[in-house]
Amino acid sequence: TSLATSIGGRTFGNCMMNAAGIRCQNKKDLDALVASSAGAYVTKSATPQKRAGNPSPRMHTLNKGSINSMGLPNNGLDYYLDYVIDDQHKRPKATNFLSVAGTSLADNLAMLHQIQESEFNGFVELNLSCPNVPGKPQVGYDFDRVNDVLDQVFQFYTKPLGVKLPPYFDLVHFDQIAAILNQYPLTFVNTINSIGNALVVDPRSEQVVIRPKGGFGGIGGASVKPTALANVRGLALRLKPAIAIVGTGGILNGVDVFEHILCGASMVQIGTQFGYEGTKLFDRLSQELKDIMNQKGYTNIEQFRGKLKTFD
Ligand SMILES: O=C(O)c1[nH]c(=O)[nH]c(=O)c1Cl
Repeated sequence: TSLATSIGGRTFGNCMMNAAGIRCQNKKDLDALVASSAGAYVTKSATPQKRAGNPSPRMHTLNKGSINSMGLPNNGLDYYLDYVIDDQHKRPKATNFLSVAGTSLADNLAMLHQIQESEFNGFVELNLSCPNVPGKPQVGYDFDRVNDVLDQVFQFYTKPLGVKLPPYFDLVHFDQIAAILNQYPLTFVNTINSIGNALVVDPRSEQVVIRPKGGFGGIGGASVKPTALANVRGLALRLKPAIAIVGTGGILNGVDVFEHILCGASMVQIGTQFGYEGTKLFDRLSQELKDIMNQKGYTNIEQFRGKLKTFD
């Protein structure tokens, strides 16, 4: 039973990896991912310079979930570019993901120029969906801006690139974003990011649970799976086959991985649950997914990827 997958002509031995932002901010975290059974890693979304992020408490654990308003704390692009290039020298056959999240178009273009000129040959994940930078809207909810960003990026960027999108909640929005994305030579689309600007209240203390933005933050974990599956499926049905889908959101167990793949995902990313369980999560999920595949008679994921049935 193989859990291998391929995206943009690159093969991954395992179709599971971390989601950007979780246990991937520093070398120690990334080394642990390299040593794990994950098929790849993605680095914490980078800004041009190191950022402290929002004041704490900025992340809170929920029953099988999380709310966060980290505010893009990261060590700056140079730190992550150095890490992935060093790793590339050590493991030239591996493909990994470098996430970038500029807080302006100029920052995104500057970072992508630097990456284009560098010897990095992995995948860039352009994060258009951080919900937690005060005063900054999520680019992914402004379709004209998405079009403008991609138009400018693909004037010069020739290496494999994907975008990380926020969840959409309207089928017409799936139509609209897919119509834009299909115009560009994207390698993948990663859906979903956290469900932005939710609010969690502690009835005992009668207070919100995180400090930034009066308690508003992005939700992850089990409760977002139906929205995540809808976005994976909605985009899989609309995007040209050359654009692979990375499915993120609500994965706690092997069955959740199976469902994401059934909806069309070629790779899945785990955030909240990976945060709680650490890298042994990938061993557990791999075993659980293999058990499901064996029960159903599948030997590889292509046999069921995107094959979700409807009633008609
Ligand atoms: O607050 C964050 O750092 C953050 N938090 C999220 O839930 N998604 C993101 O893309 C980012 Cl960049």
